Amino acid sequence: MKVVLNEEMRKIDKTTIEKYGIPGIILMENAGLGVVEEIIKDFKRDSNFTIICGRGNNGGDGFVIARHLYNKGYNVKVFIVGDSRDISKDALINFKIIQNLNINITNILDEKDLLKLKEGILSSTVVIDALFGTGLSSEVKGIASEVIKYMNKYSKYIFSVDVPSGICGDNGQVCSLAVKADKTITFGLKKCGNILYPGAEYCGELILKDIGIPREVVDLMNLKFNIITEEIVKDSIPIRKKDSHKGSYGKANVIAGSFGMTGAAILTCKSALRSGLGLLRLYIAESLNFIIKTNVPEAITVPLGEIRKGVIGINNIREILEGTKDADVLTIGPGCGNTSELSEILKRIIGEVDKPMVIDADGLNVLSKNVEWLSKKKSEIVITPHLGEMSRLTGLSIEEIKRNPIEVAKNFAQKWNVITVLKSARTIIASPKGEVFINVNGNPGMATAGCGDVLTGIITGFIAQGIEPLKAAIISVYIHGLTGDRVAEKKGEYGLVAGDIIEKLPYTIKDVIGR
Ligand SMILES: NC(=O)C1=CN([C@@H]2O[C@H](COP(=O)(O)OP(=O)(O)OC[C@H]3O[C@@H](n4cnc5c(N)ncnc54)[C@H](OP(=O)(O)O)[C@@H]3O)[C@@H](O)[C@H]2O)[C@H](O)CC1
Ligand SMILES: [K+]
Repeated sequence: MKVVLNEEMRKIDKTTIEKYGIPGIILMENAGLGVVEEIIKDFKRDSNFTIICGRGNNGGDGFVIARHLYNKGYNVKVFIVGDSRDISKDALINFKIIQNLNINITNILDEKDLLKLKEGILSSTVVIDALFGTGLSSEVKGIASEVIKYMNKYSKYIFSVDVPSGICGDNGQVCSLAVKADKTITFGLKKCGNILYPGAEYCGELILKDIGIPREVVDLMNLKFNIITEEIVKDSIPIRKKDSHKGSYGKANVIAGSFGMTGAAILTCKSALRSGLGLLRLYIAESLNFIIKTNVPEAITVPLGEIRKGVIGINNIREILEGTKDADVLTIGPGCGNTSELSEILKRIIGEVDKPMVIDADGLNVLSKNVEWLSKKKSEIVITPHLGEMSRLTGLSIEEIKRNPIEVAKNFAQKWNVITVLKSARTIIASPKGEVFINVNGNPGMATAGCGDVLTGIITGFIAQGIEPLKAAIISVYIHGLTGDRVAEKKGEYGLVAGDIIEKLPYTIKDVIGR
């Protein structure tokens, strides 16, 4: 499912109107009808509606909604915010129609008009937020700020039209303040701001309505941003052949764990094995070998000489490089420790290994001091930073990254030619070609130690089976989040631990693939 930026939606609008000849007023009518269709499902005839309209086309949708609710016998009050003399063209047509009908219209020009607005909202069952949509261009200014405050303070229930007013349609950020809707009806395509936090939270329940935009207009746009759906995932996982053997499902080499941090190695290995790969070899300091063997008997361990307790050094690089020759993927980082020894090993691996790689956790912390190494890479690399690791990799603050996660992930992926899995409440996968895949499952219960290691293991497991790294990342993020949601359904978000996801992983994979 494609998602769009404001500008892309405007272009789609323009093409639809100018190239395909569907007048904007028709799109507006369909948009308004789409909202009314949802309203009448939830609210009986004796409901009162306050419809708060801006002067743009979002407001125009509001005028259409007012007209149809009025015609259906609902009690309707319209408030137009700003000078009603400069309403946009299509909105003006609809404004004039409701003026001809016996609909109560009040102008909100300045503070003195706010009392009427408060009375209107307090006497209404539902408030319709048609103030701003994709046209919001900056921090909310003027009397609109007060209107939004009143909506949030006095409304019993809010429907937002297209985008909650005050939310930026491009990135879901709050432009100084925003309407907290119970339900948002968006049109044509979901906006990035509808699905990225905090916008996703402000939308409440999000419903997408078709307003008659021709399919080929969307196809022509060659949109690059996608929501990960089960269909995308199903199509990407190969069906296992009957006449197959362990060797058919790939070999993964993993460099993970160090003294006091064997848990990350165990979780990574377990989740990789649970993802269906054939064979997993863990390269680890020999003093930790026993712990791994007892916890992950299915993993083959390669005990290595240690520089100091639990830490392997560059003296092992020959054996590590040799071992990658028959491997299908090499993963490095979970629980390794942010050490100079890891740095020496990572530099050699990036510069010499020609197999797909996954770099996570301490591998990323080491890399963040030497990002230029990526320009020497010999293979496809998937990196899986959380916000803190991305901050270290890019030099941006976490706040800067959260303000525009898609751009940050996309820019890094294209600049360094790596598949970037930016983990957060909405995990974003960006490819070097500028494609973006946004995951919308998962829950706050997964913000717990080890969940990142589990995701790294799943990605490792799917790449090992021959799935190309970008697809493997997409599948893994989706399945990881879906499994986390299923665990949270049963155990709640507080009690969820990484091991629960590993345990439930096979069931999710079976449900998604069907076997
Ligand atoms: N295909 C579709 O999705 C369709 C969508 N429709 C609806 O149209 C809006 C987009 O309409 P647009 O006119 O481009 O813009 P908005 O109505 O969202 O907002 C413009 C008005 O908001 C004022 N504004 C903008 N920024 C600020 C701010 N920071 N503070 C205060 N006011 C602001 C702006 O005022 P100006 O003085 O800047 O002109 C405008 O008054 C989309 O979201 C859908 O709801 C179509 O109806 C159908 C097709
Ligand atoms: K709105």
